[in-house]
Amino acid sequence: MARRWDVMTERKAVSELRVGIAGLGSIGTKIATALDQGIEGLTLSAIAVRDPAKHQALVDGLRRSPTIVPIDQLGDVADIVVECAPSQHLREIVEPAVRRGKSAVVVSVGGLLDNFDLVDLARANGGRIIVPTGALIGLDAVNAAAVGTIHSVKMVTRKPIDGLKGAPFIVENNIDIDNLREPLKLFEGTAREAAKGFPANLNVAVALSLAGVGPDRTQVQIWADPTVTRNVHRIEVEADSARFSMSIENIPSENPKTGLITALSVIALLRKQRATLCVGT
Ligand SMILES: NC(=O)C1=CN([C@@H]2O[C@H](COP(=O)(O)OP(=O)(O)OC[C@H]3O[C@@H](n4cnc5c(N)ncnc54)[C@H](O)[C@@H]3O)[C@@H](O)[C@H]2O)C=CC1
Ligand SMILES: O=C([O-])CC(=O)C(=O)O
Repeated sequence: MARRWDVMTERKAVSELRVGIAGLGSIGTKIATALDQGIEGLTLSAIAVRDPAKHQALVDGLRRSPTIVPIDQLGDVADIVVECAPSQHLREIVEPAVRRGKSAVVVSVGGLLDNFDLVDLARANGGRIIVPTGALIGLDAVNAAAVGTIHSVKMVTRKPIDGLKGAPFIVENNIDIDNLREPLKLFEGTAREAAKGFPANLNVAVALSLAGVGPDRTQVQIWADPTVTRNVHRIEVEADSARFSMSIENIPSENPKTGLITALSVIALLRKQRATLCVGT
């Protein structure tokens, strides 16, 4: 008969969830490190990177080396695939995973709007698409309010100039933000429009919309603000159960468009997958 310790070890090995990460940039690197340091019930099994040589030092520093696989094969070797690459790769990463009934954690949330059939594909195959709160705040409350009736959702984003440079809306409209001395309102519209004009800057607006009243009813303002050093997002929700407003001031990561808290949000989400005590919606 197996000793108690053997049984426990065996059970742990059987139930461990394998995690694959697509993209080792500012978000993916931190998630890989956290998984390697230990998250209850989860193992980093695979990564997909554009340039393996660039990430060799990181991989060598991990206690357990993950397999390096092509981006569209993560779903073959992982139970949970974490997408943290540029949004144009979202489909290549998520489709094969959910087709195999796996879970995909998506941070390039804006990219989901043009690929929403992936949700149907996941449903048909027993897969899941999971959107973390990411760089935002309060999606637990928005989820709860959406069980009742939400009347309106508004969001105002203020970012330093470096957090907005290169956004298609700015380039296409030939807006000079480099020489701003005071805040400039760049955009006012729906979350769907914001995601098109600012695909690498406004994932949070889309996450908010999916938690609440959808991308066409979520109102967004975007300001380029030379007076701030953080990515600031404020949301206001009016619902039949509550009225709330919240704001978050994100410290930019090494990628100025991305708040440091984004990776931590994904790590917190991964911790919940097998945690015995889960707090928050
Ligand atoms: N949901 C949220 O709250 C937030 C989402 N984001 C989004 O998360 C995504 C990742 O952001 P960051 O990590 O800051 O970006 P990053 O630019 O630092 O990292 C992206 C990584 O993907 C890699 N990559 C590119 N093509 C690849 C390929 N074909 N195969 C494998 N890897 C590839 C790049 O080499 C890079 O290392 C972006 O789409 C960003 O807009 C960013 C901030 C907040
Ligand atoms: O990090 C942030 O503050 C938000 C962000 O870039 C995004 O939504 O893509």
